[in-house]
Amino acid sequence: MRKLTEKKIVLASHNAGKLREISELLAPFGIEVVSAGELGLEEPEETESTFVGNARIKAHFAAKSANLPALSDDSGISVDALDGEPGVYTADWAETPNGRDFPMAMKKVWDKLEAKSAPLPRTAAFCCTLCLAWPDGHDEVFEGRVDGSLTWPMRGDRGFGFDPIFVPNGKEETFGEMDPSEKNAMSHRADAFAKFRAVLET
Ligand SMILES: O=c1nc[nH]c2c1ncn2[C@H]1C[C@H](O)[C@@H](COP(=O)(O)OP(=O)(O)OP(=O)(O)O)O1
Ligand SMILES: [Mg+2]
Repeated sequence: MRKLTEKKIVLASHNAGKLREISELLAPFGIEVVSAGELGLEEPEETESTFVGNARIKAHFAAKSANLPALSDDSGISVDALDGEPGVYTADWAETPNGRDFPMAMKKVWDKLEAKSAPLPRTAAFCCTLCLAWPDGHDEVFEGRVDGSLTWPMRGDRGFGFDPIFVPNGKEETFGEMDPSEKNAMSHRADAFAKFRAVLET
């Protein structure tokens, strides 16, 4: 595994919630981070059908554009009774002509479960793939997940995306209700980050 020796990286994401969480996870390590948005980088099209594929697209695009190592995050929620949907397409399910509408997307997921009379608990997993890419084309990939179940109606406004309907196993609160530091200690992103830490340690 190639180690990260550079002290500055690009966060190859345009999602404010992810940027906040990843910056907090990186904070103890003394690495300067700059976001793709701050550098004025475009958003590449996510044309792959896997988290790994799209994470690679985003990280390599940013690393080459900024000439710095770049860390991307491709993530989503996979619902068991919907054969893993929306999965890689979680953000797409929220797209409208006027931008993203996650309450609408969450309702669509719940309505599909109701239409199927899916039994309780309605289990699901958040998945996260982190990709660290260098301008020379090398990359390292780290995958994480957190298992839980979906609840309705939505509860909490502290997170982002699908957080208001996801209750991780062993907890009562949704990710949307939890203290952000509690989510960031047990999430799919934290799980992937625990593996990513290996590139930071000498
Ligand atoms: O912790 C999470 N809590 C709630 N929802 C989440 C989380 N993690 C991913 N999600 C959902 C919403 C997000 O929009 C989509 C990922 O889509 P994804 O393409 O990877 O990210 P994105 O387009 O929002 O930002 P970007 O590609 O610039 O990193 O899955
Ligand atoms: Mg995206």
